Amino acid sequence: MSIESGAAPQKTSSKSSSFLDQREGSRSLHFVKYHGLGNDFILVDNRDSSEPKITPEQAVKLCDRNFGIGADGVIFALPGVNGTDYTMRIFNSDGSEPEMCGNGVRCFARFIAELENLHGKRQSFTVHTGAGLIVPEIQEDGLVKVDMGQPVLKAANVPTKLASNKNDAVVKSELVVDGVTWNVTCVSMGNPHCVTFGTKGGEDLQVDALNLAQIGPKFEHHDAFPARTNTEFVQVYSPSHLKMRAWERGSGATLACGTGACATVVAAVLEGRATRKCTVDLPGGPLDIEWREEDNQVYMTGPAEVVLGAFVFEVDQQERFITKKSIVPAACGIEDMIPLLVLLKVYGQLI
Ligand SMILES: N[C@@H](CCC[C@H](N)C(=O)O)C(=O)O
Repeated sequence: MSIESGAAPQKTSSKSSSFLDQREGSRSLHFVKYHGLGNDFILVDNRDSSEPKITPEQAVKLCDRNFGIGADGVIFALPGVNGTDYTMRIFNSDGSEPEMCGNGVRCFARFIAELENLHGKRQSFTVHTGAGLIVPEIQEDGLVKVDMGQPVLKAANVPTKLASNKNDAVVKSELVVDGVTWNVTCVSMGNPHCVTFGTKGGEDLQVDALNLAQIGPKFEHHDAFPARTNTEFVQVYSPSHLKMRAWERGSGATLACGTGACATVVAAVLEGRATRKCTVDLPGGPLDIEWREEDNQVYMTGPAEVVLGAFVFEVDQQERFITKKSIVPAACGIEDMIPLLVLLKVYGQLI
């Protein structure tokens, strides 16, 4: 199944019984784990097939932080379509498939640069996603700047059932969640976001004080959002400096959300709270976001790193995982570490 530009991709059906690569008589999955400000992903080299190598159900198991590898999602690097260099697809840790992932696409760019040995060569790619064309570029300083496309504000396309109140958009509208009235602005960056700076008539948000696990799911599953929603809770430090915590659709509270940071700046501009160029502080670190007036495009700049502590696993006779060896290259400094190819070698019982 391939995804069409602008359309929310559907869940992939379970086609093969195991995600394990059975070539050469062994059963293995090659992947690398990356993170963007602590928003972590298992990246799968899927360039030889337009079908993800693992199913959503298998992704749920791999993302489990106690019984699996642990991640906020699984990202697949697939062949490009319609003239693009690559296609990116992602499964959230609950197995649902979002249209886009901001931190994920920065990790994707670093992953592709390693796979294709592009050091010192062209490091900008066209990537087909469920949100349309996305263009990440690895800068000389190692940060990844991404052209995230244009925000979608039309209520029906976010999608939200809330009535539009500013042109076609929903800006600082009332949303009752669990008996409390919040002011929300709805923005799609390909995926849906509900951004709030606080409750009606309430104090400015102190985002550290929020119990995200308690309030987040109530926004995510609110009737106003037919495709569920990501929610960003935002505190304004200054017109160019915001602080945000996200409850993500399908992944819960994460340390960072790239599309959420973009939606936050768009909402802050629409509500007259911020300038078009902001730093957004997330629990995992800052992202620089610009919503350009000239072309209406949103640009996001931030890091993407390989997760340290990668291992080769095998399963012993009692079906227990044993660490075969660490493959952290001894000669490298942590900052210079090349991405690691992690070989997970297990029996089919895991998945
Ligand atoms: N963490 C991501 C967003 C991932 C998708 C999201 N959970 C959804 O379902 O829309 C980001 O950095 O943008």
